[in-house]
Amino acid sequence: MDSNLFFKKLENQFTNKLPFVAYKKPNENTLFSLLQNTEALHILRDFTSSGFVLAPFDSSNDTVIIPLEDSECIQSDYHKSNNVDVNSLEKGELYDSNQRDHHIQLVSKGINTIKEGHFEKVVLSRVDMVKLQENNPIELFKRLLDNYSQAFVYCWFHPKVGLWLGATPETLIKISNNYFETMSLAGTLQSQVNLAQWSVKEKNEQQIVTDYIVSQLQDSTAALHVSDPKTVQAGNLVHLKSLIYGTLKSNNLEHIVNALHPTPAVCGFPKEPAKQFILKEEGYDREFYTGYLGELNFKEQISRNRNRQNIENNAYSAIRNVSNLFVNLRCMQLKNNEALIYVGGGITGDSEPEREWQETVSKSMTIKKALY
Ligand SMILES: C=C(O[C@H]1C=CC=C(C(=O)O)[C@@H]1O)C(=O)O
Repeated sequence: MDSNLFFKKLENQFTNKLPFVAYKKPNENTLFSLLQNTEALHILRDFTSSGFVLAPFDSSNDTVIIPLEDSECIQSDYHKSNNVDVNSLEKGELYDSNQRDHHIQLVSKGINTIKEGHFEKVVLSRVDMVKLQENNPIELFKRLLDNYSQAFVYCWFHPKVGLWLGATPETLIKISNNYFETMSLAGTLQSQVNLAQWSVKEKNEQQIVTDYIVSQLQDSTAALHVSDPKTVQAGNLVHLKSLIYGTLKSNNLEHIVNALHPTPAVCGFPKEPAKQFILKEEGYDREFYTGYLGELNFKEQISRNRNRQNIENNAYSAIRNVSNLFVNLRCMQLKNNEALIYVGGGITGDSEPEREWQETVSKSMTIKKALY
């Protein structure tokens, strides 16, 4: 489909207050959208359904699905519009000192609780509010697409839930039949650095995530590999990332997702005490921030080799069951002409509260660039 028509269809869907999601996967050039036919709110009941899911941080709340069977699926080639100069959008920020003090206090409390031995790591976050100058979400979606080609960029709307947009660098899990791929992503610095410049704090913060993912997947995998950590770019920031991949013993998606989510990249370690600390101390509801979202049980056609003799075998292997789930980071919710921007960072015993505050300011800038 022509991209003008693609975006027009999103605009119509939004004007008609019908649910939709539009997205582009990292480093790919195709835009996808599911346009739900009715305004029904579908809750994910089990992981055999097919559709686009949006799950909250707190798994005791509902996961929403836009089911494939109730949606028109459209796609289009994506071409960068080239008229957005990211650097020219850089702006100085003025923060209300209350906001800063509150975050510094929260982080200090996290550090003290770690030092008392209650957990090793906790991810603490806050929400920034910005008055919208551009309040057409489709235009904001285009700006995110233009700026963050390496991210999973999305715009998600449901009249009964709200409107979320984001450009996340983090994969929760990709599964294609029995093959899986995930990542341990943590540690943040401002610009491109080589590995030697990462401090012990950041290396340790990321290692906790790697160890957790490996231990959680051990029983479900037939083969599991971990790459060495590499520095990867995410907008104006860099993170440490290790790929974790291999084959699953069986494709029990629900078990695997529940084993991973929420990882110590967004919650902490050990998971339960860190999660309880977050729910009690952060002082606001994360909702879908640090939840996950993406394609669940999509069927992918494998291109057939026409020269192959064994037609039966070809027919058997022609469809793959694919899920592509991403962690909902660098995201915002649009509400009452305001953008609520969600940002956080991993805290360990070596964290410095002022640096953690600055890290959230930098992360928030990633999204603000699309708003100005
Ligand atoms: C929790 C966030 O980032 C996570 C992902 C990468 C690096 C992180 C960090 O350095 O703290 C966080 O673990 C966020 O962006 O709000």
